Amino acid sequence: MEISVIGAGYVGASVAACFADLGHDAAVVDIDEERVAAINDGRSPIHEPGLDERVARTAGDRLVASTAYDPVPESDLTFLAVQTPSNEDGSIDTSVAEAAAEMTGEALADADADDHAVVVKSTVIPGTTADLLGPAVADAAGLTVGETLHVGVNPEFQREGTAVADFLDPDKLVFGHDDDPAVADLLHEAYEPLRAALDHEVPVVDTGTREAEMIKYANNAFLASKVSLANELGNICKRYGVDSYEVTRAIGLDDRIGASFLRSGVGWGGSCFPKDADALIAAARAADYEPELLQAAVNVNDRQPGLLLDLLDEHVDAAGERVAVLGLSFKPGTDDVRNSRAIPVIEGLRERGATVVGYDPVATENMRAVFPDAEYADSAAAALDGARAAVVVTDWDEFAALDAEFDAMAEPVVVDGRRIVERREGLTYEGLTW
Ligand SMILES: NC(=O)C1=CN([C@@H]2O[C@H](COP(=O)(O)OP(=O)(O)OC[C@H]3O[C@@H](n4cnc5c(N)ncnc54)[C@H](O)[C@@H]3O)[C@@H](O)[C@H]2O)C=CC1
Ligand SMILES: O=C(O)[C@H]1O[C@H](OP(=O)(O)OP(=O)(O)OC[C@H]2O[C@@H](n3ccc(=O)[nH]c3=O)[C@H](O)[C@@H]2O)[C@H](O)[C@@H](O)[C@@H]1O
Repeated sequence: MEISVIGAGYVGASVAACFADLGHDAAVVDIDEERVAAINDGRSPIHEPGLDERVARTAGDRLVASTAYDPVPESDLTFLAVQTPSNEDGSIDTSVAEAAAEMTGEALADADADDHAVVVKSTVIPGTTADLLGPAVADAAGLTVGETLHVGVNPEFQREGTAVADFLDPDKLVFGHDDDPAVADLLHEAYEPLRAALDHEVPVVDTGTREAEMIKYANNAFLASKVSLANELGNICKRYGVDSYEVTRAIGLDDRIGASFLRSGVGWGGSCFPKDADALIAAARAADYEPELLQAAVNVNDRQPGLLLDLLDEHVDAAGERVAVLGLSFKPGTDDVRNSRAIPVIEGLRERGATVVGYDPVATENMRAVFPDAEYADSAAAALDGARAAVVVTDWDEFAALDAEFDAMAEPVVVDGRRIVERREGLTYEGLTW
């Protein structure tokens, strides 16, 4: 089928390239000319394992990119995958999504389209699709929701660093529509080749648009809260000399808990956990409900970088000293530094008067945009050379192999925020939550 995707970012580029690789014709529309040019040159506009090869394989054939919306009326189904950032107060800023919806509707009007389907993939607060985005498309297109404009919600659950793998082998598919079977049919058609390629069934949750929107927030809120509880338990364990990783390994054996998302440390970052937690909290308050537990999960998370630096302070007066920051991305496998825990850690080190030298396998250039006057090394060894201390903020596998590199430090003080450094002997080593 002909699919159009509005937004060629972490979600839109992955979704469009995967749909094309599965045999659909996918057109991705973005106002960012560089992202469009990259895709048409056969290059992924973002760093995601497996994406470059899929873009290279399909670009110019099943995958095309453009800044113009012309492909929209030509397609059977349009996904909206633009960003939904936070307002100052943490509430969702839907202005970008609204603009994309209007531009989608205008493209449909320009082509005199008499029928179309638009599915929201962006993460939006319950009611946004039915009350705001669907009507915005319909008004601009001169179509009628539920009759000539079929509106749905299909949230994305991919993680950065494993976006392609997650998209191609999801644990569920969520199709939200409000008594409009045409949307469900089109979504089932879109995902049919994906499901056919798997040797196991993927459960499909056919539900309302509001439920689908909330499923996305609930998924992220639960995962973020689970990590915050692991961090809270880890902070207590640290004060009782208990290895929290032994504790979480054991409780993870309870199938009501599960082993994942129990790795305590310097906390969660990224483009979505912080944004989505804040948006859900703001939405709850807007509905006169105080989300105590969600706010506590955010508070615990916000405290972890400071606790990491408090541990450093116990061993080193960082003022005037060179401190290595190992890991700049918000998680391994990605170059994304949005809300990376390295940002408050670097800020805290600079407040202490330290000279920061950062290293990351792929995210350095993105962090240089945040801290242009910080020093960056092109290897962990170079960052550690002569450093008075090192703080580990991202659990890149390569940090587990570091050993002799620590010998070049002015003083071997290592504060590990991610339980990744293997070597302990000869180091003054502190684990944040173990
Ligand atoms: N980043 C992730 O791993 C995931 C993100 N999401 C959600 O998906 C949505 C998109 O997130 P990302 O892909 O990370 O955002 P992004 O910022 O990486 O990409 C959004 C893209 O949309 C483009 N855009 C903005 N307005 C446009 C318009 N009017 N017409 C055409 N293109 C336009 C931007 O130029 C940008 O390239 C957000 O709601 C996010 O919460 C959901 C699951 C995973
Ligand atoms: O909506 C989104 O954008 C996505 O947000 C998260 O994916 P992502 O943020 O890419 O990465 P995660 O692997 O979830 O990690 C999020 C943060 O939690 C931290 N984390 C994760 C797991 C853990 O055990 N401990 C922990 O501190 C990571 O370091 C990272 O900073 C969700 O896992 C995805 O399902 C969702 O689609």
